[in-house]
This record gives sequence, C-alpha cells and structure tokens, in this order.
Amino acid sequence: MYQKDSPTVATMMFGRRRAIEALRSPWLMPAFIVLMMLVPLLPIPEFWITQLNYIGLYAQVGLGLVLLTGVSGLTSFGQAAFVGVGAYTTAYLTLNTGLSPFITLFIGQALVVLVAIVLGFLTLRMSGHYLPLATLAWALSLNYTMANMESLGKYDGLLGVPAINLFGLSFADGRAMYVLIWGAAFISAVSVLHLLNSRSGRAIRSLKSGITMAEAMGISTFQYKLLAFVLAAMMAGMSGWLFAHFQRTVNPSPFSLAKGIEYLFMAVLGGIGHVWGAFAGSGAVKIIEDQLQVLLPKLIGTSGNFEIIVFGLILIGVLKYAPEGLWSFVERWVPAFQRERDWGGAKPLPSRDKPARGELLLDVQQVRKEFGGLVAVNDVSFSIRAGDIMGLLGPNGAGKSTTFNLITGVLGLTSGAVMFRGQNVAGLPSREIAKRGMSRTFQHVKMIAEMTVLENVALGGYLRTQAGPVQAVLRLDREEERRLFAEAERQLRRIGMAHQMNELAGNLALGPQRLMEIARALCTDPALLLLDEPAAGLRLKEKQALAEVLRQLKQEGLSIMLVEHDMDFVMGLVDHITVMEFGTKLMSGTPAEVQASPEVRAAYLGTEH
Ligand SMILES: Nc1ncnc2c1ncn2[C@@H]1O[C@H](COP(=O)(O)OP(=O)(O)OP(=O)(O)O)[C@@H](O)[C@H]1O
Repeated sequence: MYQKDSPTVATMMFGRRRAIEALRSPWLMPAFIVLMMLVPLLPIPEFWITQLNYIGLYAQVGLGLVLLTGVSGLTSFGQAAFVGVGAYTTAYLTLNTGLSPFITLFIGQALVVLVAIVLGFLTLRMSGHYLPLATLAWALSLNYTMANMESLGKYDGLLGVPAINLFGLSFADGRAMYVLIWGAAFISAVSVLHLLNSRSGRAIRSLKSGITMAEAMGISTFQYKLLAFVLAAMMAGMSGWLFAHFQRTVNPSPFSLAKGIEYLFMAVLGGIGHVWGAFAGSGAVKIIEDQLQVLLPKLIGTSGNFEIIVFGLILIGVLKYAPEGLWSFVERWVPAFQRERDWGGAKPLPSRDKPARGELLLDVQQVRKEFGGLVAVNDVSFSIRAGDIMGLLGPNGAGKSTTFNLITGVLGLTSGAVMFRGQNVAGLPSREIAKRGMSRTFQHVKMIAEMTVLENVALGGYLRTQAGPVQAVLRLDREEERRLFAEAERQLRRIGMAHQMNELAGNLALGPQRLMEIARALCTDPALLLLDEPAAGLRLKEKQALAEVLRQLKQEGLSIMLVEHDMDFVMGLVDHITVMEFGTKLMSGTPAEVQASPEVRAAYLGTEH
C-alpha cells in the first residue's frame, strides 16, 4: 500500500502527546490568571518581579513552540531570531525616528509576519529532518545579520531604548512591565486555547499525523502549516518587543541559535503538547538557571556557563522519563472538564445536491500508473452508478490501493481519466476532489489519536464550515461549531457509535476506529463514499456490524466503492465487482458472475473457494 506520510521529526523526538487539554476546569484558568496579575501588588522583592518578567517573556515564545512543534509537529530551533526581529525593529525605530512603541509594535509584527511568510514558503514544504535543519540555517543567518549591521550597532547592539508610555502612564519599572508582559502572555495563551478548540485548530492538530488524511478532508495542510508558523513567529516577535522595552537595550546574543535551542528546551521540559507547559518550562528553566549560576561556581571553583551541562542532562532525563514534560505531572491534579453538549437544536449544516439513483457517478477510463518500470495499474476502466455499492477485488499487489489513490487524488495518474459527476478530476489534489463530493477512509486508519471521536468526525465537516482563525480566537465561531458538532454526532449516531463520542480516538479498538473513519467521511456529506479495505483486521462480529452499517447506508441511497480482500464480506454486500490482477482488470460483473468465472477462481478465489 502506498504510504505518503512519515512521522514528523517532532513526533520522533518527543513522542505522541495527549490531547491539548483546552478545556480544563472552567474556574481554574481564570483564577490562575487573576492571581498572577495581582502579583505586582504584593510585597515581592524586585528581583523576583524581574525573574517573573523573564518567565513571562520566555513563555510567550514557548507558546509559539507549543503550537508549532507540539501541536503541528514542525520543529523549529529558530524562534529566538523572530524575538530578535521584534526587539530590533522597535529599538531601532523608537531610537531613530521617535515613533511610539505602539506603532513600532505593529511595524515589528508586520516585519515578523513578512519574514515568517518568506521563510515558510521556502522551508515548510520540507519534511523529515530537513525542516529543523532549515530553521537552524535561517536562525544563524538572521542572527548574523543583526550582529553585523552597522545601523544596528553590530555586537554592541542598541542602547537607551525608551520605556513604553501609554496615555501618560510610564512602564519604566519592572512592576509596570510585569502587567504588560503577563497580560500579553495570558492573551496569547487564551488565544491559542481558543484557536485549538476550533475548526482551524483541529486542522492544525491534524498536521502532526501526516498530510494525507487532512488533505482528503479538504484541508490545505500547507496553509495551516504556514498559519502555525506565522502565529508562532508573531508570539516570538511580541516577546521581542516587550523584551526591548523591558531591558531598554538590545544586542544579538539573546537572539542567537543557542537561545533558540534553549526555547525549545524550555517548551519540551514544560510539556510541548500543552499550552500551560510553556509556562511551566520557562518557569522551571529560569529558576533552575539562576540557582545553578550561584551554586555551580561554588562547587566547581570556577565560573562559566556550566549550567548548560546540567540542562543537557535534565533534557535527557525528561525525554526518557517524562516525555510529556512537567505539565503532565501538574495536570494530574487539575480536574478535567467535560465539553458540554451545547449543540442540541443547532441548525443543520448545508448539504450538497445528490445524484439521482442510477445516474453515472464515477467513470474510470483507462487509468494507468507506472512506478518507474513497474506498471501498477494498467489501463483499468470501470464505472459506478449512484445508489450502488461497487467492490474492487484482487489478490495482494493487484493494484487496488493504487487505483483507489488515483481516483481520490492521493497519487497522480500516468494517463487516463477519472470522470466524477461528469467532470474529469484526474490530476486534481485530493482536497479538490473532496470538495466535489468524494470522501474516503484508509487501509491503515488515519485519525488524530489525541482528539475525541467527535472531534475526529468533525474534521469531516471542515469543508461545510467556514470560520477562520480570527473568528476562533474571538470566539465568534460558536454557532457554527454547534452546528458542526451536531452534524458529527448525527453521523456517529447513524453508524451506532454516538455513545463513544467523548472517548479519545486512540483508545478505541480497530473496529470502532474504522467505523469512526466512516462517520468522518459521512460528515463530509459525500456523493460517493470510498472505503479502502474497511474489514481488514476486524473480528467476525465487527465485520458483521460493519456490513450492517454499509447495507443501511446503501438503503439511505449512498453510493459506495470498496476495496476488499475478504470475499465473504464483499459477496453479500455489493451490486457489482471489478476484479484486478497484476495491475490489469480481469473482469467486471455481479457477485454471482464473478464467483462463476474460472479466470477469477484461478487468479484469486482458487484456494479459498
Ligand atoms: N509508491 C510506490 N512506489 C513503487 N511501487 C509501488 C508504490 N505503491 C505501490 N507499488 C507497487 O504497485 C503494485 C500494486 O500495489 P497496490 O498496493 O496498489 O496493490 P493492492 O492490490 O492494493 O495490494 P494490497 O492489498 O496488498 O494493498 C505493487 O507491486 C506495489 O509494490
């Protein structure tokens, strides 16, 4: 079977994360935020306020890494460079043009977005180890640029950056900056939580499991990679702006590659799969660093950055014994919060025009796929009429999955045409084919193990909804979300799985996982449902339940094409069968005709029947 997806480097390095616990106890998060915002009013020594300010600054960068690396699976060592872009822009402009820091914040963020878009276009299509290596390259280049520009003061940097003034209110002292720094950090954290719990957020969360499934649901994975990349860069840029006006001086060293690695370390230590992990990690690193800088010279008798060695050892320990980071320990004590079922009575989502029963739905004409010298699919033709179930059969390696992938746009054709509802869809990307009403499942179940069953199914409704990231952050998408979740529940009910909707998908057995994939495909409101070996690996009872579901869907008028090995499963279910062998079509006919065919018996059924 053709496999396009490979685990991301982030997945290989940090393992799979549990669900982003966006919805913990409803009062705990506001209570924590209020408590933290009251800190500067308490008689806490200035030293600790300064430390907390650094923790807040680092946490913002860490939040970007949670989104980018923990959630999307895109590892970046280069976030410090974006902090630098934000910091240098405001420092240079406030010093040289006298512009208000609030204007330079917008200019700095615009520059950060521009740099991120350019770098994103250059690097985000890279996979495997290439992307992290590319982030090393641009982190070095940006830092080198900062350190060598005469106008930016080269290695000495820029001194005397003015304090922020807002309506006559000066943010010159640490306590005032605390309010800005932590206010910004919490706004970022809440924004990320809102985003993750939305249509765009689920699309971002789907990136980590590879692009094939997300694209088949109509999601432009590149667009969401770029979104995560730009948002992470903006959070780093914001931290840079605050940093410049807090430190009142900028120089290249806090924006170096070493710092970029340290940011990643903080996020991993805290829990890179969790929004609050960014805070836990930056807090732990800052406090340990300070203690070690006092303790280690006393122990070793000489000063130097020896804490780096200790951090290296801590990182090895964390990756080995607590790969989910420190936050996972805290989380055990935080009561979980069940999503309220608030979608009762929501208006149904829009649905597409369905083909009339008997209409020619899919007409596969002479499709061919060559892999180098191997002809995997050799000029195969067949068709499906609306309301029918068609089975594509054949022994291992016959070319069934490749044909399936040619029809659904996962693979490009060498030649031939795939007419779907009268339009040639050959060569279109799978998300475009999904838009036209074809929806599929996968031979190896593709799902987001860390999301609930309901959220996984809701991914299928992506193309039927519209809310973007800004609406998500501002919570203007709630009505649409209610409609989407009502639809997802309806589809789960249709296949008899509504009672499992709140379970994590990764906790399901294979049978229910396959059914969940069917519900997800149904949530796209398909005109044609394509199932790739839906019965593979199922026990007899599960197969019987699946056959029942498919029969019921056929009764409801749905058209289905399925690739299958299991003859008994197929024979009682389908209207037509196409049999393949060695990439070539052997015959098409009714189940009875196929069973009676001596060629098919010889090629495929022989020993089994
Ligand atoms: N990406 C690829 N590159 C090269 N050869 C491939 C690729 N994908 C499939 N093939 C080859 O094409 C042929 C058909 O494979 P395909 O997976 O379509 O068969 P299948 O009938 O689905 O078999 P199975 O039931 O085992 O999945 C096989 O010889 C396979 O090795």
